[in-house]
Amino acid sequence: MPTILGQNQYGKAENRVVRITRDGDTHHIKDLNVSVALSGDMDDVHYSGSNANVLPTDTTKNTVYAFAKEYGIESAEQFGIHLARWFVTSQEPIHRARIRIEEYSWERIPTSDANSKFIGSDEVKHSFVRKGQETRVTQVTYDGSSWEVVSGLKDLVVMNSTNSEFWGYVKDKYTTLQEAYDRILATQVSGRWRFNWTDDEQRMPNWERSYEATRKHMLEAFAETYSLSLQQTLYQMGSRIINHRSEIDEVRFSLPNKHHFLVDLEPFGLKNDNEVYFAADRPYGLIEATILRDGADARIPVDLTNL
Ligand SMILES: O=c1[nH]c(=O)c2[nH]c(=O)[nH]c2[nH]1
Repeated sequence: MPTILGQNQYGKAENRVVRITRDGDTHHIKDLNVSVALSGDMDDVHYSGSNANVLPTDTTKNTVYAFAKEYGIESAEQFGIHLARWFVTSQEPIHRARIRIEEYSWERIPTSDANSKFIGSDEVKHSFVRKGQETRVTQVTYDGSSWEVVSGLKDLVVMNSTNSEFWGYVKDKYTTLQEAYDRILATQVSGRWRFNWTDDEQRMPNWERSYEATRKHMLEAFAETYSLSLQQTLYQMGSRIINHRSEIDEVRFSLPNKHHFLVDLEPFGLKNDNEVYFAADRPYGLIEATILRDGADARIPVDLTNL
C-alpha cells in the first residue's frame, strides 16, 4: 500500500538543566526542563534511513547544556529564543525549531533568628525551597480512650547550592563515585512527626501553629547545616524539631537524594566551574531515618508511603 510521510519532528525531550550563578556568596538558580523538537528536510531519514540531514538528538541535548554555560539563563523565553535560532540558522536542513520549557521556581529559605545575626542576613544565600509543591498530611487514630496524631508533609523540594560535601566513604571494587567537596544537595522532603498529645482536651496543641513552626525549624536546619552527608542533614532536621517543639516526640524522614551531576563541557572547550548541572531523575539515593526524643517509643511506620 503506498504511504507518505506526514508531519514529523524530533529532538531531545526533557533536558533537566540547573544553572547556578554565583554572585559572591549569593547564588541564583535557574531550573529548567527543556524539550527540543526540530523539523525540516527529514524525508530521507524516514524513507531510506539516511542520516545525512540529522543533527543527533544527543547534540541538541549538549547544546542546551553548553548554552546554559555560555550565555547563562536570563529567562526561559530568552533561552528558548537562543536555542531555536541556533538550530534553524546553523543547520540548513532544519527549518523549524520548537523549544518547550518548564521552569521550576525557587524561593530563598529564611534564616533562623539566631543565625541571621551571625551571618548578617535574613536569607540563606545558597538555600532554596521550590515554590508551591508541598502537600500537608495528617493521620488521626482514636481507640476510644487514646489518640495518636501523626502529621507531616510530602513533596517539599529543597536545595543547597553549596555547603555540601560527600567523601571518606567505603570504596570497594565497584565504587566509581568521585569524592565531592562542593556539591549540590537537593531533596524532596517527606516527613512525619508524632505528637505526644494523647487525651487531654485542655492541652491540645495548636495544630496550625505547630505545623508552621515545625516546617520552619526543618527548613532552617536544612539551610544552616554544613552537610557532610544527607544522613547528617536529616538528623539535624529532625533533632531541631524535637529540640524546639515540646509537643513532638518522634520525627521520621524519607529523603531522596536528588542528584545533580556536573555536565562535562570540556568537549566544547568550556570550563564548568560548578555552574551547569544535569538534574537526574532516577535512580536516586534514598535516605530514611527516625529521630526520637530520648525515652520516646518509635511508632511512625518505617515506610511513609502508606501514611
Ligand atoms: O549524602 C549522601 N549519602 C550517601 O549515603 C551517599 N551515597 C552516594 O553515592 N552519595 C551519597 N550522598
